[in-house]
Amino acid sequence: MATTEKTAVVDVVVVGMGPGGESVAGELAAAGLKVVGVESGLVGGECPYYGCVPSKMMIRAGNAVAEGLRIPGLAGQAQITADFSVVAKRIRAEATDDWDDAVAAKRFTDKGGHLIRGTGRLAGPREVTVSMPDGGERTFRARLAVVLNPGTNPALPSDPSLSGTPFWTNREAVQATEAPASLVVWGAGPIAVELAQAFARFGSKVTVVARGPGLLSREEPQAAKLLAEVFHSEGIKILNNTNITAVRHSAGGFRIEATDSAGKVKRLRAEKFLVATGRTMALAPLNLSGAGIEWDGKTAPSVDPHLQLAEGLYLIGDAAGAGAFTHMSMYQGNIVSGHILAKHAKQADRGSAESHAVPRVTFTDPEIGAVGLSEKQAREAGLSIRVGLTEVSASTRGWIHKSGNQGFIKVIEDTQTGVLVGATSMGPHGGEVLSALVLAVHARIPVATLKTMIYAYPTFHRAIAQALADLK
Ligand SMILES: Cc1cc2nc3c(=O)[nH]c(=O)nc-3n(C[C@H](O)[C@H](O)[C@H](O)COP(=O)(O)OP(=O)(O)OC[C@H]3O[C@@H](n4cnc5c(N)ncnc54)[C@H](O)[C@@H]3O)c2cc1C
Ligand SMILES: NC(=O)c1ccc[n+]([C@@H]2O[C@H](COP(=O)([O-])OP(=O)(O)OC[C@H]3O[C@@H](n4cnc5c(N)ncnc54)[C@H](O)[C@@H]3O)[C@@H](O)[C@H]2O)c1
Repeated sequence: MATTEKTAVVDVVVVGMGPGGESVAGELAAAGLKVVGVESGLVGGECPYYGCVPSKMMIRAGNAVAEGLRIPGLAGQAQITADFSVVAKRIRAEATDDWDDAVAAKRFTDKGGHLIRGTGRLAGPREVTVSMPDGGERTFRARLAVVLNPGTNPALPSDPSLSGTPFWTNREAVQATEAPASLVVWGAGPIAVELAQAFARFGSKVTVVARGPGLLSREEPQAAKLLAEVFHSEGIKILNNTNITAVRHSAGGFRIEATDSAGKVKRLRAEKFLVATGRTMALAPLNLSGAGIEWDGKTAPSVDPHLQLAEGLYLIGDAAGAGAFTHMSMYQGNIVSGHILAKHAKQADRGSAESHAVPRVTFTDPEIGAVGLSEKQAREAGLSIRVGLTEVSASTRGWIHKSGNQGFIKVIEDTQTGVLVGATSMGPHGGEVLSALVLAVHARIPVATLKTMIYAYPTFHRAIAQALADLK
């Protein structure tokens, strides 16, 4: 029977239990507030079940295969029989509990939180109505705050029609039990390149179809060019300036028509077809207008430095538009918890959201770590800049590393302030090397000070000193 009850009054309602929402809801419940967490899917959100964690398990496994193939020339001979079923099992057993969130749900309820399964929508700035799976509805009025953390869903191009075909998004790709013999990947963003390389390392014949002139359009052009070279060397085909114009599926698999900007048509066949053409913010079902918030239906609605859409109504995570990364969702969640506890429990505020040093790592091999502005963004922002670049392979550690040593470090200095405003670290462990650069950009450490630092020999991060010496 459908459950419909009169309005319940609580302290805080969190709608969407992604990484940030789960952490806000858990912290506030543990602090003794009466917190309702509303979740329509899995507690924890995209990252642990369909995103970061399973994809990085696939990448870790694929990288182990690639490292094994680098043994000749370094350490003798190796025979490798890559078997995707090992990582597929690991994703089920260790990462996702076979896509069951019982452990995550218990983690929240053990802190005293109340979990309501269903889809939430705003009935007012502090009122949330939940449509429950049994068809019933419940409404909660929050005395202190409502926190929205709805995340995103895969964006599917409407043309050509994909309907009736068993295409993959990231959600199906991470549930694969074997690597397909052949795979067409539509899109050239982080999801596309990470999964393309992971499957290729398990023997899939992969073709990446990029709408633009290359891979990873948001990264430095040097990163996109080098990754394309690595993909070519690993047998991954890339079709640039190309769109997909027809998709058919039959017992023989996918038949895909790809048309380049000159109108030349290529016919591709593939066992599987992964659509990775971006994300749409899951804001529509939230009925923002129910709380008097205007939304254009496309871009992230604006929030104040404490992530508030209106007094006591917060928006965090991918849908807040400051970077679609788990660390951003959690960073914002921490600011929101701090703000709520400062206002209502006399705790110290944790400051407001800063956006000048947002880091990101694309976990291809070589890894691409980046922070702050790219050279293009800095020039477009009208900054007067100097740029320094050094090749990882030319550093002592890169030379010692030999196979798999491709990469570079690029730094961008604002000459007015003498601090770095952006940097990229591509190479072996590029995401780890990035940490020093994130600190420099975040803390606005003068380049003159960075140049006096002692960089351990022979590390990959020592190449940062070379990049700084190259600033011109
Ligand atoms: C393949 C892939 C790989 C990725 N790899 C990385 C990575 O390596 N590093 C990284 O930092 N980021 C990565 N990301 C991005 C990362 O997954 C997201 O940034 C992260 O999940 C944070 O999203 P979020 O907090 O906005 O919410 P989400 O994780 O999207 O969770 C939102 C939750 O809200 C629920 N929900 C939505 N609307 C409602 C509603 N109205 N009522 C109730 N519940 C609702 C959803 O069911 C969902 O559980 C990856 C993403 C993908 C797809
Ligand atoms: N390692 C990481 O941190 C990581 C990994 C994966 C995803 N993510 C996050 O998830 C977000 C989404 O990733 P993504 O790869 O889907 O998005 P994206 O927006 O970065 O890339 C989308 C790609 O699809 C193409 N595209 C978009 N619309 C198209 C259309 N109509 N026709 C043809 N091509 C089209 C774009 O040109 C682009 O190459 C990322 O921006 C990132 O924030 C992070």
